[in-house]
Amino acid sequence: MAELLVLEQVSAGYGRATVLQQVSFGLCEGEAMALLGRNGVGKTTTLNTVIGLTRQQGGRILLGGQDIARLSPERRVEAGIGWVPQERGIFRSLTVEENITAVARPGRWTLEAVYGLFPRLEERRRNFGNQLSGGEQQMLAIARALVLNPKVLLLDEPTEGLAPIIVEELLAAIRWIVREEGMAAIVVEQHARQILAITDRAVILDRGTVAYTGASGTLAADTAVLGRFLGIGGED
Ligand SMILES: Nc1ncnc2c1ncn2[C@@H]1O[C@H](COP(=O)(O)OP(=O)(O)OP(=O)(O)O)[C@@H](O)[C@H]1O
Repeated sequence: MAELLVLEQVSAGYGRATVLQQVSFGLCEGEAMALLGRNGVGKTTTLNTVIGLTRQQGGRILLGGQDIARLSPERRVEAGIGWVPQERGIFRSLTVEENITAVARPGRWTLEAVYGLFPRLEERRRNFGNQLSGGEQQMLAIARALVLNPKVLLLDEPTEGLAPIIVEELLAAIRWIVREEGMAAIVVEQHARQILAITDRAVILDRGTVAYTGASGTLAADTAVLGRFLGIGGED
């Protein structure tokens, strides 16, 4: 399958500080990748670098073969990168439906399709962004990224801080998006085992560098690597 997004020896950080050092990985069309690692190793910085919110200090980022280093974040979204930031980035003074229709572009993911994925959003369609629970806000943030009909979806800790039942609901939706709909995606997630079960490949970062790349199924069975880089044991 064709490589959709490629990071080649990417170094990046904030101001003079370098966080990522020569990070390389590739994502094919229809492929879902888990981006894992302990706190502070650079997972968010990696997604922020792909969308263009850090200072890229070296290397190349190719989307469909084109180097996107000089594009603004807005242009990268136009070029096909759907980004769901950790802080969700929804408009709090717009209704659910307005939040979605304000950014929608033609394609498979329509208002109806995201309501099909998240029926709760349809129930809440006239509520304002600031009236939603954390889980509903996260659903809305994902819906907004989907209706842009991106080529690749970047999800930054979509289940962070949410109740277990909502975590299950969101992971089921992500599973549907990547498995049934074949959306290429990079998912940063603390629930390592659950995300490994629904992704094809995994990359583990350690102190700003790629420490491990492999099939998600292989990593899920590798308790030594899981313990060493993620601090989780066999039962986690
Ligand atoms: N805006 C910023 N300015 C300066 N340094 C930052 C900024 N954001 C993050 N960092 C630093 O970059 C490093 C990597 O942070 P990052 O948020 O990418 O890690 P992470 O793996 O996503 O961790 P977490 O799971 O805690 O979100 C940390 O040392 C952090 O302090």
